[in-house]
Amino acid sequence: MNWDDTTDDAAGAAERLVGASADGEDQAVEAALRPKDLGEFIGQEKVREQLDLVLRAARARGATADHVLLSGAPGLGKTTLSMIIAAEMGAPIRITSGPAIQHAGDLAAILSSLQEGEVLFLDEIHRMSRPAEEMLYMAMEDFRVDVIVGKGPGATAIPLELPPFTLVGATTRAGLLPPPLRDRFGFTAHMEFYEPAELERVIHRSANLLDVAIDTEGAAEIAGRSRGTPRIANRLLRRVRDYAQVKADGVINREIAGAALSVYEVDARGLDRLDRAVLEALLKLFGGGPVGLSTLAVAVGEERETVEEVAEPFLVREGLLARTPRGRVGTPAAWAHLGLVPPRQGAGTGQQDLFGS
Ligand SMILES: Nc1ncnc2c1ncn2[C@@H]1O[C@H](COP(=O)(O)OP(=O)(O)OP(=O)(O)O)[C@@H](O)[C@H]1O
Ligand SMILES: [Mg+2]
Repeated sequence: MNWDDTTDDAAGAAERLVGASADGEDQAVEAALRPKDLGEFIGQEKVREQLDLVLRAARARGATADHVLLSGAPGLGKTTLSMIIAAEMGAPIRITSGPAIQHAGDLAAILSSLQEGEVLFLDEIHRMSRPAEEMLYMAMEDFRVDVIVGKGPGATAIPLELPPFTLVGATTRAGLLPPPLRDRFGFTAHMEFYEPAELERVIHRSANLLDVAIDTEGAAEIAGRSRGTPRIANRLLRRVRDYAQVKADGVINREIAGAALSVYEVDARGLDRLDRAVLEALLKLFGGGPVGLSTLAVAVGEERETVEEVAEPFLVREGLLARTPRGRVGTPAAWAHLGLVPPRQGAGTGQQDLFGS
């Protein structure tokens, strides 16, 4: 991986071994690794329990399930859950995405061809066009759309009845959804990052499906580096499997997993080279900050956006870096993670103001 090629943040994020978005290889294997029903879906206890109730109740009434909004970071299982919802309801699923719907007419065509009870999965629902969004309001609430025929003064709206369907919307940015859209979902599931123990279960399950031998400690080692994200866990598992096949007898244990992931420069906490470069610059060159984002970006030879959007969110989430009004600051945990000793207090770094004694 060459970081010089990844100045575009989206591309950079997609190509990273610890990036949360799906790359080509992920897409190819994910279908095989997706849990098929709620019982197989690991973790997210609250969401599972609530969704189970919603679906059971709808089934008992012989009705179509209420519209469901799935919100959460990439790779946490939104697409997987949408397919599970359809499977649990015994309904077919139609898959599309916000960016694929350019015009309201595109949406009208999809809606009018739905069967009764069908699940319509609308991925990246926050990226839908305005007119399509407004058409969706009416479709969700009244199962009706107005199809506009003709142009100008002669244009007429022809109302079209739709069969009841379940809309499953997915978004990584729930905050960007207009309230009228959010309010039309009967149930919103907020997906959280996974605990290491849950990721271990994901890894054991995937290893089983991929016919890979792995022991408990090997799975724990990979889980700890997976950034709370099943997609990353599955991807790291595949890389470790390669290593185990080439360098060992194919069985993954703690030692093999650790060695493999250090070849790929994914450290014990799941930081990759870029993450560590940012932290190292912050601590070693700027004494832990505060330092401005642009200065930090120049110091690591990256674009501002790459540092801000690709590296920082995870560092902030891990409590290694703080964004303050005066700039970026390395936390005590960051010093500890890199095995460095923070400068003495009062050395002019301003850290004592932020972290107290
Ligand atoms: N709870 C889970 N149990 C087991 N595997 C899971 C779970 N959640 C996700 N996965 C696995 O992680 C991978 C990514 O999941 P999925 O595609 O559903 O994520 P997503 O939230 O839709 O991501 P994106 O925002 O990029 O669309 C899939 O291969 C899936 O098998
Ligand atoms: Mg998805």
